[in-house]
Amino acid sequence: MNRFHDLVRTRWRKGHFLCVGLDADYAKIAPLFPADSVADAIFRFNRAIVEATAEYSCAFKPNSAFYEGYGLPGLEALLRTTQFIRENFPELPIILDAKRADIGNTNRGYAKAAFEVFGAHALTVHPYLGKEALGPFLADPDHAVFVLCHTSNPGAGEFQELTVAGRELYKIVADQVSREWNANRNCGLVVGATYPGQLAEVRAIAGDLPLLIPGIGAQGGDLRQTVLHGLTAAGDGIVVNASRSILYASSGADFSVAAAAEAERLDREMRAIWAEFPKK
Ligand SMILES: O=C(O)c1cc(=O)[nH]c(=O)n1[C@@H]1O[C@H](COP(=O)(O)O)[C@@H](O)[C@H]1O
Repeated sequence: MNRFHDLVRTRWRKGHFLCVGLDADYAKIAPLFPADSVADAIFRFNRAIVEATAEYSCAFKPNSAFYEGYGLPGLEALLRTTQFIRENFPELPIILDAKRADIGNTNRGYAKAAFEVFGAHALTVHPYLGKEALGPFLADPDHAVFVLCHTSNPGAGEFQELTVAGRELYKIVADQVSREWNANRNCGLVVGATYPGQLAEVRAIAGDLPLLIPGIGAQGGDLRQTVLHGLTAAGDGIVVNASRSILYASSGADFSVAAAAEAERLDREMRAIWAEFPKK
């Protein structure tokens, strides 16, 4: 079975649905580690966050943008972070959020970077180039891809809600990915928590496909609706991401204590909603 799904299912069975987004913003981190290099400061921040939140989580999601933006030191911090998670928390899968996808040949380079260099178990991709181009990802049974379906941003509907051949585009994506692209059982979909109605529509189309759901916390998505609309009939299948609301719960020296408290709260509230969900 797909290693990502294997790991995340084990966490779901224990009632954990929280994904901690490692969106390490060096401008916010620098004052906490004044004597450190950029690479050391970001890594030490991430390590403290991972150690503080692992027990409440089902996955970690570093967003590549925050690391690429600091050049080689940023990439070094990303690599050290993923190595640290793999060595110390091997039960927790890593989703590299880089929203890749190009022609097939180029995708081989993206897959190598995500899965071999950075050691991620899953990668976010966009669907615009179609199934054929995504072949290098879809043919890999060991790693997972989360395909953007309905994103969380205010302007998500510009293309994603366009009606194409009588149906909204995001629903076509949900249908194609769950029925045509998932032959190796390695696909998931990304749906923003800020669109609970569309989340319910996607769940109805996509069966038991894993959904990565960002948009709670800083973007204001409703936790209860997210869980109730996102869960599969069996009561699992959701990876609910929060980044800023956990990472920067405190800007002071107690940042990891505050992060742990926020992660614990989200985990506890989601489990309470999950407990009352009628599972089949
Ligand atoms: O693919 C994603 O993770 C993603 C998709 C989406 O529709 N909206 C969205 O916010 N994200 C990512 O999820 C994270 C959200 O961060 P916070 O808003 O700080 O919790 C960021 O890394 C975003 O890039």
